[in-house]
Amino acid sequence: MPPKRKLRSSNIPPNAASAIDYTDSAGKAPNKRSKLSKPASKASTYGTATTPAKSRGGDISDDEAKFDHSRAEERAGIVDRKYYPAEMSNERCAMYNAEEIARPMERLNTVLQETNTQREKLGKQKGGTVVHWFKRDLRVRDNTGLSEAGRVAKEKGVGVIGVWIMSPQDWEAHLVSPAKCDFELRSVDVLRQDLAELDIPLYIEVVEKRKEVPKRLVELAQEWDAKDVFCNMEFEPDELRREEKLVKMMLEKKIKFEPCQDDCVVPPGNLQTGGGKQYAVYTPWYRAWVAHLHSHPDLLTERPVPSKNPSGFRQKYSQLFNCPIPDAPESKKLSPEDKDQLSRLWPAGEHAAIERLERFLTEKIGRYQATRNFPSANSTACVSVHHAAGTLAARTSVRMARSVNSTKKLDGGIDGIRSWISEVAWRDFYRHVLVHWPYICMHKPFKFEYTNIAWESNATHFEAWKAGRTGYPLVDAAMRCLNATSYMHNRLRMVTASFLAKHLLLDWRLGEQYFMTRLIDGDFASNAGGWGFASSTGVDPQPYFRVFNPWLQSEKFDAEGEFIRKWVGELEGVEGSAVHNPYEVGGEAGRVAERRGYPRCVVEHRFARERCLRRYKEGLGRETA
Ligand SMILES: Cc1cc2nc3c(=O)[nH]c(=O)nc-3n(C[C@H](O)[C@H](O)[C@H](O)COP(=O)(O)OP(=O)(O)OC[C@H]3O[C@@H](n4cnc5c(N)ncnc54)[C@H](O)[C@@H]3O)c2cc1C
Repeated sequence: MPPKRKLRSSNIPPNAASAIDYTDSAGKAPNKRSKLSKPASKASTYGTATTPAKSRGGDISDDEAKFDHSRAEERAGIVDRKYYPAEMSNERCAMYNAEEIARPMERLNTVLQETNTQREKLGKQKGGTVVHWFKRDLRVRDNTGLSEAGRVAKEKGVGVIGVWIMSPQDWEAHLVSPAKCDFELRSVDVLRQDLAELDIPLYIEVVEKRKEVPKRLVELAQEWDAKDVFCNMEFEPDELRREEKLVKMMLEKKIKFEPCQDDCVVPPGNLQTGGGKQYAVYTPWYRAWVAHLHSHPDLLTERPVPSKNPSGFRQKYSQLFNCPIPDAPESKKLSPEDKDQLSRLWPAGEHAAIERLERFLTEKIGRYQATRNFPSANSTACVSVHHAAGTLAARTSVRMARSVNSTKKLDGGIDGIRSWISEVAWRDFYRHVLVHWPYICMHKPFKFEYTNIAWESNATHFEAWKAGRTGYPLVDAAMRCLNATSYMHNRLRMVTASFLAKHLLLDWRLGEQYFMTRLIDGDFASNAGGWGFASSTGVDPQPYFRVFNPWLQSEKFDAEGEFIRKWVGELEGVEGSAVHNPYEVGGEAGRVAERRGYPRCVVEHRFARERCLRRYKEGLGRETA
């Protein structure tokens, strides 16, 4: 059965806002069942393009002709043909790897290089305005594109205009969760107020169709007599292609368009193996990341906030100030109760981000390495939502963490700090991977030969997983926590993802998409990276023959069963370690579970493990494509 895309809002328990603390033992989790419906620079490798890519239309028909299974995926709802071409073929993925197709980033960099002289000339035009287009960078502080816009405006003695465009179609195509949409809208409100203090207006507009955003942006830039338009790059293929198009469209109108590198601490393409290749394994990549930052300290320098706009600017552009914040599109609307709970759990905007980060750095980072894997310890920073919306730059996080360390070395000093910085680095790693292997954004696993695993098709199991009713207590607790708070601890993301792909043997993409529709920190690169790791189909994955045992994970990372009892109300009265597997232990534990309606295991562990090993092996052995 296809997963439904338009999910109802989560049923957030009234007490879930106890701190952020989905894990705070002071706050009890809901015992009710989830009521989900269905729910160009010198060092860059990406300086020049190789063979021009085929047109998109060409891609679609090629793939359709060759791959029957892509139609099956469409039927299963994995590939949404309203917005995307059919699943890419393995042959075409291999062409990317053989450098036979230019990557979207290479194409963008080529266009930027080819137009550099013209754009530089245009940038010298006097008068007018400078525009910064906000996307996933909803902050004033430490924002590269905005800072550059401010610098150029100051040099020219003109003002800056901010613009934020909401495209409901974009949110739909990207499966953005209602919680994340709400978080972005709340963050835009904070941003608008912060900019107003600098006499910078934030113009806000809804453009229904995603493909019309570039055209509208050009119109607005012309209307405001902008000579320069800045933004920060996003790394998904559609977004890079859109920026490529915008460079040309703006050029035709004599406007300099400048997409900046801001989202990663180290820009993608700057790290290469000794053989000049992109790293596909985290540990050596991380060593290179650290070394690069040590030798390029500017990458961690805070970008200056723009100065106040010149006097008279506010009067001249008064109609751009106080643009109303739009309502969320119908399909992304939350109930008033959920909205209220989410804003308590996840305060929006850059000030909330810095406050949360500072609290973590003062109170928790020292113990991070020792406690980060225990969901009940409430020991992680919970700033992924801010990294995802850009209310906090990853650069700011690394710099601030370094500032409380005993050394300036990113890989030295206090264990907790070193370890936390290395986690933030994972975010960069997955973005570098996405830029180099763009097909992971086209419904393919990084290890595209894993396309041929014969997944089960079992709607009952998928529904049980989504609702937290698999009969595996830790998995169920984690899924119920996600459904209620729009967040899940990293260890639990690994456990639940592994369970879906290996125990239930369901196509990992179903789980990847479900996470996106639920997570408040949903982020394509990190989510795909995490799912690839857990399902053993991704970059630097867990080997396929390592199948997490959910009970052992439970005993190890929730030894006292605190997290389970909080989220699985049926097991509240089960004492001791029986909570990890009440029916197996039997006796009173089993009776309590039975009486309170806790489900039995949807799939038997040993059977599931053996089936998984067999099926993965067969899938790998089968001829690709
Ligand atoms: C299956 C799966 C799906 C995931 N989906 C997402 C997602 O959609 N969005 C997302 O931001 N993260 C995702 N992650 C990564 C990770 O689980 C979250 O970033 C983390 O739980 C956020 O909590 P925190 O801010 O307290 O993290 P902390 O432990 O405090 O880490 C600090 C920051 O480092 C980054 N980070 C930490 N771990 C990872 C990681 N494994 N991969 C990438 N970045 C990391 C995040 O930006 C995080 O805020 C996923 C992981 C898995 C296994």
